[in-house]
Amino acid sequence: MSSDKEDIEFLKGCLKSYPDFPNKGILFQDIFSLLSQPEAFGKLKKLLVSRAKTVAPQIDVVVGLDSRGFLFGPIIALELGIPFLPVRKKGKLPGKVFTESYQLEYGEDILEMQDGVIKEGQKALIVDDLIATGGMFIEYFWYFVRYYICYI
Ligand SMILES: O=P(O)(O)OC[C@H]1O[C@H](OP(=O)(O)OP(=O)(O)O)[C@H](O)[C@@H]1O
Ligand SMILES: Nc1ncnc2[nH]cnc12
Repeated sequence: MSSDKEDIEFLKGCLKSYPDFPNKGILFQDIFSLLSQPEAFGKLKKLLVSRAKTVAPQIDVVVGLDSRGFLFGPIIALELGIPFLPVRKKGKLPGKVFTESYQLEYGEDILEMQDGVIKEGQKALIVDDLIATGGMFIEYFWYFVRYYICYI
């Protein structure tokens, strides 16, 4: 059986990079090249779930960021037996929502989360596929600190 370190190296090798996509100067890391290989996806799932389990006692919900966070967040939430909650791009969620604008590597956007889906004091594991500038993650980190005081 392979070690976690070996699996991580294997997974890195499955990621395909595309220079200058979608804009000049961006090195685009295509996670779908990894998901298209069942052996790689299986190893990734095992690693993500085992890491999430190490913090499981501290978290109440898994929050996934639109859209690639939706590929991994629900898998983790299901394995931990806790709710999965989406943060979506503007205009996609029904009902009352909280709104937060953010910068990313090649643009800016607005994210929303439904009001009341997280209770004050609950702790969230925030899941996405990758951090580039950190813009997406940082906005939501502060969002949680401000409104819910629930970060790990
Ligand atoms: O660290 P950052 O600079 O914030 O960049 C990373 C974010 O950008 C990508 O999402 P994108 O908004 O391109 O949308 P997608 O997941 O729908 O492709 C990626 O999935 C991360 O969420
Ligand atoms: N370099 C990058 N590769 C893939 N997705 C991204 N989203 C933002 N920056 C990215």
